[in-house]
Amino acid sequence: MKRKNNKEIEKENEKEAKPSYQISIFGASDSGRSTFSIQFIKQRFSEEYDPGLEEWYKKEIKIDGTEIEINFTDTVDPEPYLIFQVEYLMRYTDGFILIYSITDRNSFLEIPQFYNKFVQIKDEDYFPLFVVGNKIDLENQRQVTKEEAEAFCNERNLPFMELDCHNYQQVESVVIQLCKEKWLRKLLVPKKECELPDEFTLPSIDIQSSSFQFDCDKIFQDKINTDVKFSFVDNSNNQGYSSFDAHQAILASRCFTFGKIFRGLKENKLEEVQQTCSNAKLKLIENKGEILTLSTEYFSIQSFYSMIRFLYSAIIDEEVKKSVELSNDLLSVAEIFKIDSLKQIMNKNISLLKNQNQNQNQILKEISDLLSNEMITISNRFAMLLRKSPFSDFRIIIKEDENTRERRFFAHSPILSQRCKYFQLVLRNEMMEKKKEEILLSDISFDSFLLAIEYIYSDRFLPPNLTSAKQTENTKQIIQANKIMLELLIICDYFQLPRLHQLCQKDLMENLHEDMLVFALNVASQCNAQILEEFCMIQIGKNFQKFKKDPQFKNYLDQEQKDQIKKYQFPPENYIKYHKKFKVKLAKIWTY
Ligand SMILES: Nc1nc2c(ncn2[C@@H]2O[C@H](COP(=O)(O)OP(=O)(O)OP(=O)(O)O)[C@@H](O)[C@H]2O)c(=O)[nH]1
Repeated sequence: MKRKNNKEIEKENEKEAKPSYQISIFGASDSGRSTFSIQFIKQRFSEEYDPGLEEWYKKEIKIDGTEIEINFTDTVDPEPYLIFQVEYLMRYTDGFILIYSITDRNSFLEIPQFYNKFVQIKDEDYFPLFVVGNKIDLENQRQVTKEEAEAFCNERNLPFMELDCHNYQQVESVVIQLCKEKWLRKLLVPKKECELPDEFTLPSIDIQSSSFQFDCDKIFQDKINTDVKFSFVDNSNNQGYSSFDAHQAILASRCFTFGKIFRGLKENKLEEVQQTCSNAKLKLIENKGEILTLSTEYFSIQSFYSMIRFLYSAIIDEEVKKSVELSNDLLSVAEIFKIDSLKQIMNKNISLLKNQNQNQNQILKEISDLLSNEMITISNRFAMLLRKSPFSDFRIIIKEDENTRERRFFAHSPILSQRCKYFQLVLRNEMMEKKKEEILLSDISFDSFLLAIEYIYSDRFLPPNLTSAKQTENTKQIIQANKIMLELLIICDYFQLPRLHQLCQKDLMENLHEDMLVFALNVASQCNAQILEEFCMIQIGKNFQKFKKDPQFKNYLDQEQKDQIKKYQFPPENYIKYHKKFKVKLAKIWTY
């Protein structure tokens, strides 16, 4: 009979969906291999001697209600050919039976030799193998104890049974156990081409570093829409006055003295203003139109400039850092304007430069901490400008929809145009030319816009805190927060706020509810949020079977997106198909 190779056998299986197993029996001569095979195949005990190198038997049996074809090979062992034969058989054998006779000690001693040869040859970690101790009906001739055979098998984790080949049930039970083991093994270890690949790694975002301090300094340096001028007598060349410009809103928010002067002028409290100016060694020169001019002969332009720069951005000029004289000048300006943080920093800088303190590193650290704290103060003060500011130069009006009332923010063109590209363009084109005092933004969520404008002003990003909502599984609250963040993402894209765009994607990736994945994917794809888009696709892909039936999936996404998601399907489609095929087979064979 022509032997089928493994592939042919598998092909047949697939066609007929009838599993087929190849079992080979090995053992010493006279141990009962042929008798076992014949008993199993023909269900009878054969006393006849059946010569030959090997015999091929075929039989169909029912295991748990399913027909299985068993191909049985009984080997004969002319020693020189054994290795060749074993190697050959191993390639297409699903399970091995190793048989010895309990009445023949030598046949038992051959079992470890067979086993070791298998171990040498096999290229898999595991192969099903069953050890059988035959002829227990000849108990009075026993040469091998059950205990020593069991010890051998237990040590190697091999199934073992003593039997009598007269007993068909016992013979069949060995074959069935071997089949079951092999079958389960097949399911657990898919073929190489169907091995489960690594899961897709969720993307992460590197948030670009903040430019807030740089932006604050730039607002001062660029001097856009300034409304206060400081003039100084230029002693160096006697050519009259030098001057620089600044913004009342920022200075009033950062320094009490300036606030008192600017507010006093707005409220026409001239006496109070004169008094405050004289305390601060300033002279009110002009308050015409939109520009207020203050002058001083008391301070050097450099020290005064350094103080104003510090108020904008917590930056200390390099020249001041290196000079005791300039630090002393700046210290006296800071004293007059009662700017405590600057006073402390200058005192520390002077002691550093004079080498008065041994612990230089400690002082440097203290200065750096004071400067960091000052940035937090600037951030807080700028955020407050939005709420109430007599020096704002226009208003932003938000109207969510027809049914909601308008909400207003006090806005400041120098801050907005430095911090946000959209406002830079709009303010340059519309505000400057048409002198508008309001910008109306309709169809925009107030909560989302609030997050955006606070970020623009203060660099703060305070998304809804979902810690307790997640703990209590408050889906409604999570989804509501997700919606706010998705609208913010749209705002970031539209208003060109790249860093906030990143922060927003990061927050969404940490907090997105499963029910929002499809919607979020759609939003992400429309507002250039590639990382969030990939994140959503991977998450949907992980649960693809569920999502593909979801109406949101069907309606919100276009074919291109659906195809894209399929690429992220996990486990991948070919793997699922492979396993489905085996599941069908399994269902036919066993009902667990
Ligand atoms: N009492 C008893 N005799 C058995 C049993 N199994 C096999 N025999 C006998 O043992 C002898 C050897 O059995 P075989 O099946 O021919 O052994 P084999 O391993 O194929 O050995 P070779 O024929 O030499 O290849 C035969 O006389 C069988 O009838 C058994 O369970 N009980």
